[in-house]
Amino acid sequence: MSGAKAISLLVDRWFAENTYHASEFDDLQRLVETKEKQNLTISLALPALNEEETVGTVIQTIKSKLMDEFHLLDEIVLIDSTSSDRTREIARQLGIPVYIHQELLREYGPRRGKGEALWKSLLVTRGDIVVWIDTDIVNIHPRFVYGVLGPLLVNPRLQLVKGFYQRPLKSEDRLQSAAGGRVTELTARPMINLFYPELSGIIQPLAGEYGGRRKALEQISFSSGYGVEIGMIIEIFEKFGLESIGQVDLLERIHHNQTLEALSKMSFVILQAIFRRLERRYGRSLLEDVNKSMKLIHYSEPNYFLEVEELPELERPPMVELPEYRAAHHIE
Ligand SMILES: O=c1ccn([C@@H]2O[C@H](COP(=O)(O)OP(=O)(O)O)[C@@H](O)[C@H]2O)c(=O)[nH]1
Ligand SMILES: O=C(O)[C@@H](COP(=O)(O)O)O[C@H]1O[C@H](CO)[C@@H](O)[C@H](O)[C@H]1O
Repeated sequence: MSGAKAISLLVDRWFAENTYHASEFDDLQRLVETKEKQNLTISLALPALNEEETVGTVIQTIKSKLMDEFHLLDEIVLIDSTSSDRTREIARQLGIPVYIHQELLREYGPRRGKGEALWKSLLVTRGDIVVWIDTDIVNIHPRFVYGVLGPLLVNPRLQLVKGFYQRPLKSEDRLQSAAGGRVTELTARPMINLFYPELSGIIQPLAGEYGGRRKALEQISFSSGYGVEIGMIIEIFEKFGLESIGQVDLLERIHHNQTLEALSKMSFVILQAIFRRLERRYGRSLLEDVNKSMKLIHYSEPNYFLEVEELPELERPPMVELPEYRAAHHIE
């Protein structure tokens, strides 16, 4: 059998055995009992940058069901990226601890980006399992959290569980079904199929709704921007194997769609995050001398004009290597 055929069969088997559905875990009392039997604690960290429109409903929906009514979550924290709107105020009013990631671990230098928020959320949370969900979800429902937790609670082999869903795209005021996930389909999945075909069964590699075991998450490096998701699945795969990754159907997710230009920039940094991991695999530099700025092309009738933006995708070391983290988490 050819190598490609063997990988294809491996992926088919992985897909059949490691794909779950949120409805398998909607008996919340049973899920709490499964958690308690294993003596596990669970943290939910919410990354946010200017999400005043949605963050309140996200917190209320999840907190009332999964913390107040059922004791599934031990803590919920908001990790803010220096929002300039009312995001932090709303979270505080709802009784959620709020951190600004640029103010944490200042000695390492503040950076921008979602990956920074997730990396630093490991420092300030305590749970054995850490779950992240985006705070721009418009159709929020507790399944976005319990769906991700379910497989981790029933299957000790899993280190990381990614959500997946149908993704409509909103244009003007119309929802176009299954047209969303533009970076996923045009950058992430083609690159995965090229370089990491073992991961090609992951339906939404960039999904912002996922969770993992702290013991695994603290051992991997984190890309600082939107490369964080792709970098994480590659590193978990390389460190713990394909069998350590699961995925769960969360039905449909509607979020605020960014502009094509913003997604072009997202693709640019995601590609860097992938090349960074390929550098390690092949043991040679691929990124050192290449251009990490992007020419953005604008049109203002009747003229085109160019703007340049520096977009290097930086990386942080595994959290467990930081003395501050080891001290805060009592690691010898
Ligand atoms: O520097 C950043 C950029 C984004 N986000 C959050 O990351 C999630 C996903 O990002 P975004 O909404 O920009 O991407 P989209 O979902 O629109 O593609 C959202 O909860 C953002 O508030 C963040 O915490 N810090
Ligand atoms: O997958 C994608 O192409 C982008 C953009 O999605 P859309 O084309 O706006 O549906 O969404 C990814 O990035 C977002 C920001 O981190 C996440 O919120 C999405 O879950 C992720 O899929």
